[in-house]
Amino acid sequence: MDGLTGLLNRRAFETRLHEVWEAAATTGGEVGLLFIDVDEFKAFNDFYGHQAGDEVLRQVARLLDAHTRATADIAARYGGEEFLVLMPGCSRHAALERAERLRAGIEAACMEHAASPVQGCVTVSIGLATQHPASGVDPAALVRAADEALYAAKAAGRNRVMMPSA
Ligand SMILES: Nc1nc2c(ncn2[C@@H]2O[C@H](COP(=O)(O)OP(=O)(O)OP(=O)(O)O)[C@@H](O)[C@H]2O)c(=O)[nH]1
Repeated sequence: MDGLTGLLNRRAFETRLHEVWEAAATTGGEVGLLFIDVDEFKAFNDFYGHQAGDEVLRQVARLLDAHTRATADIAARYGGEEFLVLMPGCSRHAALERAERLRAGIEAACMEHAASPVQGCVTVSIGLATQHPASGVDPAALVRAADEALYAAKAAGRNRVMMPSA
């Protein structure tokens, strides 16, 4: 477990990812992954201090938890200000809807971030990818694809969800 947020840590997440992957490879299901990164978090820490930054990470974790509790989703802190949500049995369309709800929910919580050039509240950028494990692709490819989509979301201006084109 991650000590700051109470979410799964990276190592526990990798274990769950492999379990989900093997199950989906058997059933033929699709697996979605959200790679989530707090926007302009260095500026937040510089402006409000590291402890206030820790509180933002806890609050983001609570919102992730609230958005995933009712489903089979698995939320984790990947490290620093990066979070992951694994969504077993989730189509591309459904994953996109959930990612957008999550992004909007964090924006609506409006944790003050006066130093953010995005807007006055804490926001997140989200990279989304989905794969069919039965196609033989490696789970690391899913993480890579979501990470690349996250990079694109940052480059496009932050506070948005991006996914690789079909
Ligand atoms: N308070 C706090 N800060 C952390 C923690 N882990 C990482 N950080 C900070 O997170 C910040 C991440 O900064 P960057 O990677 O530059 O990203 P960013 O400022 O969010 O900018 P973009 O991601 O490009 O929007 C750094 O200042 C780290 O010190 C933590 O556990 N607590």
